[in-house]
Amino acid sequence: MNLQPADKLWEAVAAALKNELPFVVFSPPESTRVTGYFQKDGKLVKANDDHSSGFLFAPFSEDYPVVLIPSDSIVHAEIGDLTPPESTKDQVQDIIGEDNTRKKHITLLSEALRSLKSGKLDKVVLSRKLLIPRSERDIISVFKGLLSRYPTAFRYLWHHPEVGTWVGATPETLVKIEEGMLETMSLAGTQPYRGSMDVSWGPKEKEEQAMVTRSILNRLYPHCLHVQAGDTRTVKAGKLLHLLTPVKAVLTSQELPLEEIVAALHPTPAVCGLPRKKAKKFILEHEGYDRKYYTGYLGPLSKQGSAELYVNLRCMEITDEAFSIYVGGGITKDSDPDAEWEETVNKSKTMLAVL
Ligand SMILES: C=C(O[C@@H]1C=C(C(=O)O)C=C[C@H]1O)C(=O)O
Repeated sequence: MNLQPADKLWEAVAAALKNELPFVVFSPPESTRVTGYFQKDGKLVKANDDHSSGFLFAPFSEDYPVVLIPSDSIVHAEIGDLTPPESTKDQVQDIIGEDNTRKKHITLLSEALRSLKSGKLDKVVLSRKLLIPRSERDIISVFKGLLSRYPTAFRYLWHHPEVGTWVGATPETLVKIEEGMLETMSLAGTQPYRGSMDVSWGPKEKEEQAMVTRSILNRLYPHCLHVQAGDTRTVKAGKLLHLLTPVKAVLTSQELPLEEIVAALHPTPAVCGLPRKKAKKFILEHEGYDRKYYTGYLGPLSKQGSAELYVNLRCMEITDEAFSIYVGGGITKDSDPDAEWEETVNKSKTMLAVL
């Protein structure tokens, strides 16, 4: 691997943004390296358009294309230590607490609780979008903020002139496949990090996360052998804690198309709900806004059939006018709407911290 100086990478990103060319730069969890894939033209390449390698970017629902950024030119750079940029978080506190947004979300949660209590749904993940007026903060420094603040997340900056610009620092793996081996995770349950990882979890969080684990295992059985869930543990993502159960399996065939595995898993009950179809219908009919690529998935694919895909969470879309931060949480019949609202406020701080 030919490592370039970090400045070369940032120059390439600035040039691609200026020339309206598609690109993605990303850094896997715990890595101090950033890889950039730069497309030579501005075409919209859809997944399966003759490309078996590149970077996949897929939406939550089917209304948007699954885009592939081919790796026409690749830049790897060592980033090393980055000083977190100053945060202007306090200035946007008012926007988060805005009363009608809160009311609207609480009404949505109460509606969902009726369906959950009547037994029509077991779990549904409901989300919302915060619009923050675009500040002077430029896109590259937003991404640098994510790199330095969230070293354990998969951090990315993605741009396609026909689709948009997204950044994120996601803690959640959708699926990793290498040489016939598969890894995924069940990640759910949230509480703020208050200085200790030694915390207790209530029955609502434990059951909500166990539902996700059971569903993932059931969805893998038809395609895999030796499906195994590891021990459930508490993990830290920014200023939040989650429950995580690692899952491993062996694919029944190395020839198994990636689309089949992805279709089995996406959208997981960590971002959609259970039963899947009913929860998705509830989301599309009631959420009242468009998730676009939030809770979709993204990541690099290689010609050798390996893939490293993450769920698009703790992310935002950047337009000329605004930063749109997307946040959500899992609701079960035992949810308390006020606590669920607070959870989305806490989740929004991951992105607010870099603005
Ligand atoms: C939906 C989000 O996060 C997901 C929902 C969680 C929950 O309900 O506790 C926890 C982690 C993620 O799987 C989000 O960050 O927007």
